[in-house]
Amino acid sequence: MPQCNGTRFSRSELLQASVELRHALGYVKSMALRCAVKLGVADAIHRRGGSASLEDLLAELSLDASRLPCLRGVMRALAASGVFAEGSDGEYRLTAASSLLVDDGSSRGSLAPATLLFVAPPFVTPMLNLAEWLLAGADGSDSTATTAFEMTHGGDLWDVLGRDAVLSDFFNDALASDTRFVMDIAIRGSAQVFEGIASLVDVGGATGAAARAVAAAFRSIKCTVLDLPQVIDAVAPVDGLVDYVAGDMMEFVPPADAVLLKVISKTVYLLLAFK
Ligand SMILES: C[S@@+](CC[C@H](N)C(=O)[O-])C[C@H]1O[C@@H](n2cnc3c(N)ncnc32)[C@H](O)[C@@H]1O
Repeated sequence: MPQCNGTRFSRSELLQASVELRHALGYVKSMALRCAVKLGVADAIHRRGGSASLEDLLAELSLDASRLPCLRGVMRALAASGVFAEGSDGEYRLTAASSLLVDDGSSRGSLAPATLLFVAPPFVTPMLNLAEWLLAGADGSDSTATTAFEMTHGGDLWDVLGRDAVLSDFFNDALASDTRFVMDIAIRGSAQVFEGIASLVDVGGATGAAARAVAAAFRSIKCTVLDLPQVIDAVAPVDGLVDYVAGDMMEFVPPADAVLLKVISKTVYLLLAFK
């Protein structure tokens, strides 16, 4: 029986374990998803009335017939992960997941922009550089970058967004699409969460889209958005629906009955942009 550091593993255990290492291919799923969202596959299936063959998709998406085998691979990868459903008739249908990618003009909108953000090259590339960043300094190379994101882009997320207006619009559109979706669910589906609250602060609220949705739905709740001064200066609308406060959440959070933290994930920030 093979042995490692005194632990014995059976051959069947090792065979099963080798399957775990196929996680190295995990990016195929996310890149297939990126491809389908960029092509607008969910919208194409929606336009065809809810189901489409590969030939239908080629026509809807104006793709060359020679691309059919690759499109089949993309759709099968996504059907295997539940993004689309593949019928025995060879037709692909929407699942709950891909229904969220359809832009049917409703107020909830599509989650396509938010989905594309997570797989956008400026955010994927630092992940490819994680090992190099961890090694930086130890091997004599530059060790001043505080994150892999900074090593890749020469600045943190906010620096990069500040100097790239196209990326900044893409980033803001993505977060706005996420906010539309989440707040629609939160306000229509869980309105009781807001009962008894007289004030709410949206910490790291950027444009305040989430706080504005709460303020519009519950006029009795006084909503405040806290974000960094450069963000508040650039984005704060002056219509009075919510208050905007410029500051650092690590130093001060305006007092309120409830705190809303949306897409403020330390783990992601640690990996991408922050110390
Ligand atoms: C990923 S965005 C999320 C924005 C918004 N909550 C949303 O979901 O659309 C994170 C926000 O946190 C803000 N932020 C980062 N560090 C902060 C700090 N120390 N104090 C206040 N805001 C901060 C950023 O400026 C940015 O607007």
